[in-house]
Amino acid sequence: MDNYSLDDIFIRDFDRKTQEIAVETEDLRVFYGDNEAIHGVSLPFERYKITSLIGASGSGKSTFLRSINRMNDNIDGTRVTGKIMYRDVDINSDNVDIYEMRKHIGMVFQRPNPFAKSIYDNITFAPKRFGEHDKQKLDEMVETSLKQAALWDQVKDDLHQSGLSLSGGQAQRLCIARAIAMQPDILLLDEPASALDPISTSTVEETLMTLKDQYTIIIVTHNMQQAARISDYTAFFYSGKALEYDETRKIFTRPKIKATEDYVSGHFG
Ligand SMILES: Nc1ncnc2c1ncn2[C@@H]1O[C@H](COP(=O)(O)OP(=O)(O)OP(=O)(O)O)[C@@H](O)[C@H]1O
Repeated sequence: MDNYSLDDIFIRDFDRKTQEIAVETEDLRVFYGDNEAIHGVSLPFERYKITSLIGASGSGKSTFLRSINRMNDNIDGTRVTGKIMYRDVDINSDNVDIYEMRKHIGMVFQRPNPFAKSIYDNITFAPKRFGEHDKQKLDEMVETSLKQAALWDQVKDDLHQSGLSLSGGQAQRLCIARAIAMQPDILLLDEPASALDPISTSTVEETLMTLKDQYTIIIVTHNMQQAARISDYTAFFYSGKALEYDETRKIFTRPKIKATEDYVSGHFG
């Protein structure tokens, strides 16, 4: 099973003539010291669609996801080669302003991590750091992003309560609201519902389905039902490679590679 070469990747079979691509990786490789964890992954991410990254533990999903907005730069000894094309710019190059780039490509982590600040301040934190101090604009930003994250109705009467006082599902939607306050193009989510109960999971999923009207979403998930429910495209990761990529319904009904079929049907991983 380890013998797949890059030529085995079925991306080349994929008809992308009509696609508008929001971000795309080309031969992306990630090294932790001497260990190559991602082996030349080339994947397109279509605008206003949800793409799931699935695969067994250790297959490289999170490493790949974190590379897209260069979160791996924060880890000592990590090296990333290859291209990440965003609006005709390779954002993996040295001259890119990483903080500016992350305004366009935001991230939500596995565990809800609101700041120990009010709901209002959680959302306005980054916009203020980027120089927005107009109270009316900040108020509008808070309302819009909380509405988009489907949290507004529950918190609008007390925006000054602590972000830490929210339930897990609410806190994760606050983190989504915080990520979209900067109006990014692309939202990266690393197992955003894995720490949540089924009801909170379903509200987060509904939120993501609504958000794709305005954002391109890339999500790592271990939950096959979740990938099948919410995503338009799915990439199956195996040993640091994107072994198969296609429309989600094809990955789940007619995968081209046996390893994909085994994984989605629960035979390994
Ligand atoms: N900070 C790190 N330092 C060194 N090696 C790492 C680091 N993070 C991940 N790795 C290694 O990179 C490989 C891919 O790990 P990664 O966490 O990306 O996989 P994953 O598919 O997201 O797994 P999981 O589903 O368990 O989160 C693994 O071999 C892992 O041990």
